[in-house]
Parts: sequence; C-alpha cells; structure tokens
Amino acid sequence: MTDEKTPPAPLPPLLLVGCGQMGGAMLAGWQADGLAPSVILDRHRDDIPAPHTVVRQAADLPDDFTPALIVLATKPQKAADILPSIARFARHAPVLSVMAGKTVGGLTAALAAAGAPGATVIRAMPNTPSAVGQGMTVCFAPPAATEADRALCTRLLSAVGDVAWVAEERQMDAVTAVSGSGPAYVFLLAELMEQAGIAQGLPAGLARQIARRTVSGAGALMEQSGLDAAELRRRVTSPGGTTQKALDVLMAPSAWPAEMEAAIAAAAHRAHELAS
Ligand SMILES: NC(=O)c1ccc[n+]([C@@H]2O[C@H](COP(=O)([O-])OP(=O)(O)OC[C@H]3O[C@@H](n4cnc5c(N)ncnc54)[C@H](OP(=O)(O)O)[C@@H]3O)[C@@H](O)[C@H]2O)c1
Ligand code: PRO
Repeated sequence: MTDEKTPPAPLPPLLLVGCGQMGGAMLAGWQADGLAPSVILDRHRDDIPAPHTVVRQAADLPDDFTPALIVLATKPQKAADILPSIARFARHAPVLSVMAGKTVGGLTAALAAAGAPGATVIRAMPNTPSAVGQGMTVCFAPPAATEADRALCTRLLSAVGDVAWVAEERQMDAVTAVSGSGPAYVFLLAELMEQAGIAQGLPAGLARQIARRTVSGAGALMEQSGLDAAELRRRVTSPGGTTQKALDVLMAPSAWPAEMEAAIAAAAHRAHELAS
C-alpha cells in the first residue's frame, strides 16, 4: 500500500492556434505540466522550445500531425479567417475555442462549410492568471461532445487553474464578463490605489508597492481563509474608523454597486455581440 496519489495523465499533443496573451498564458502552464510535443500556430512567437513546433502561417501546418485537441485562441474577429485553414484537423480531433462570444453553433457551421462536417466544438472561457496556475476557466459542451472530450478539456484546463462547467451556453457571456475580463478590473483597482496613494503624498515607489501587495495579499487571504468576501471586508472595517469612511464612498448605491453591475452587463453584452 502507498499513500502516493496516482499522477494525472500526461497532457496530450495539441494544435494551439494563436499564442498571444491568452494562448501564451495557457501554454506556459501546460509546458510546466509536461505538454506532449505540440504544434503552435502564431506569426509572432519564436521563443517556444522543443519538443514543440511553431509555425507562422496555417499553410505550414504539418499534414501528418495528429493532435488530440485543437485549441482556438485567436481574436473572435479572426475566426472566419482561421477556421478554413484548420478544418482538416477538426475532422479528427475536437476543437476547444476560448474565443469570447463565438458560439458552438456558429463555429460548428463554419467548420462544416470548410470541410469538417460534424466537428466537435467545446467552448471555454479562461483568464490570464492561468499563466501562473491560478486561472479560472468555465466550459460549455454541447450534447454531441462525449465524456472523453469533456474529460480531456478538464484535464488540460485544470493544469492551469480551476475548472467549472455550465449547462447553458448563454451563461458563457456572463462568465466572460466576470472571470474572463475580471483580472483587468482587479489590475485597474491596483492602478487606481497607487495613483490615489501618490495623490496623498506618498513616494511613487512606495505607493506602487503597497497597492500591488495589498491586492495580491487580499486575494491570497480570501483564497486561503475560504471566508466570504463580505466577512473579510467587515473584519477590516472598524466601526467609526478609516475603512468605513472609504466604504461610505465606494458602497454608495450609485458608486461601485451600480458601476460594477453596469460594467459587467456591458462586457456581457459585448460578448453576445461578438457571436456574429
Ligand atoms: N486576453 C485575455 O485575457 C483573454 C481571456 C479569455 C479569453 N480570451 C480570448 O482569447 C482569444 C485570444 O485573445 P488574446 O488576447 O490572446 O489575443 P492575441 O494576444 O491577439 O493573440 C492571438 C495571437 O494569434 C495570432 N494570429 C491570429 N491569426 C493568425 C494567423 N492566421 N496566423 C498566425 N497567427 C495568427 C495573433 O497575431 P496577430 O495579432 O498578428 O493577428 C496573435 O499573436 C480571444 O478570442 C479572446 O476572446 C482572451
Ligand atoms: N479578454 C477578452 C476581451 O476583452 C475576452 C475576455 C478577456 O474581449
């Protein structure tokens, strides 16, 4: 008998289409987890070491490559250009799209028109903390996807963070607005706290250090404590103290509560628009 856990299955060979901010973030995590020799299509990357192969244009994709999964990580606006060039691989391997907005139905139809009828398409919305294994990815699979397809996606995406699945595709727009775009809201918070610290007379370097560390430290505390965010907030807020004065500004009904709701609604609306 041994207490040692069975190691997870090795990550399979991928065709990664687009290796920019999001594709690159996921690839960094997958490389750290022993990704099998894969092919990356991106015109800008020349820094990805063996055993992986980088091609700059779709015409250079090797005919004899048999990926277990095709990951689509180009901008949604480029989907129509790229899909015909990868359709030949989609006849044999499922497609995992991380493109905001693009629907399973739309991608499946485009692949069928490009010569891959009946291709299996699964959607995922990851975020850039995947680069450090702290990602949050939410997936949607249509009924045509098999349990093996779903397990493959879960295995791959759990190598770079947490994974959840939704049963209704329309929920992907809200997910995109909250966790896909969400790191940007948190980074903005760090930026604004730094600027406000400088406005209060702090040296720029110190303002930067305390803003960044406060954001990352609060995130780590939330993660490790498992407590509700609201309870952690209350534990900082002494009655009649300094935090309460700041929260009176931020939590006014027309301030952050309304602004965050409007911001997330705007992002979700844009995700919906990107479908077409
Ligand atoms: N960034 C995020 O935080 C995030 C989070 C979740 C989901 N996503 C989704 O992930 C996708 C990628 O976003 P991103 O921010 O990573 O975009 P990005 O940085 O522009 O990455 C896409 C990469 O693919 C390359 N590319 C596109 N078409 C190509 C072609 N035909 N041949 C060779 N290379 C090609 C692009 O080069 P060019 O720039 O020259 O075209 C670029 O290097 C989007 O659909 C987005 O909705 C992004
Ligand atoms: N980045 C992509 C966008 O801004 C999708 C979520 C995060 O459209």
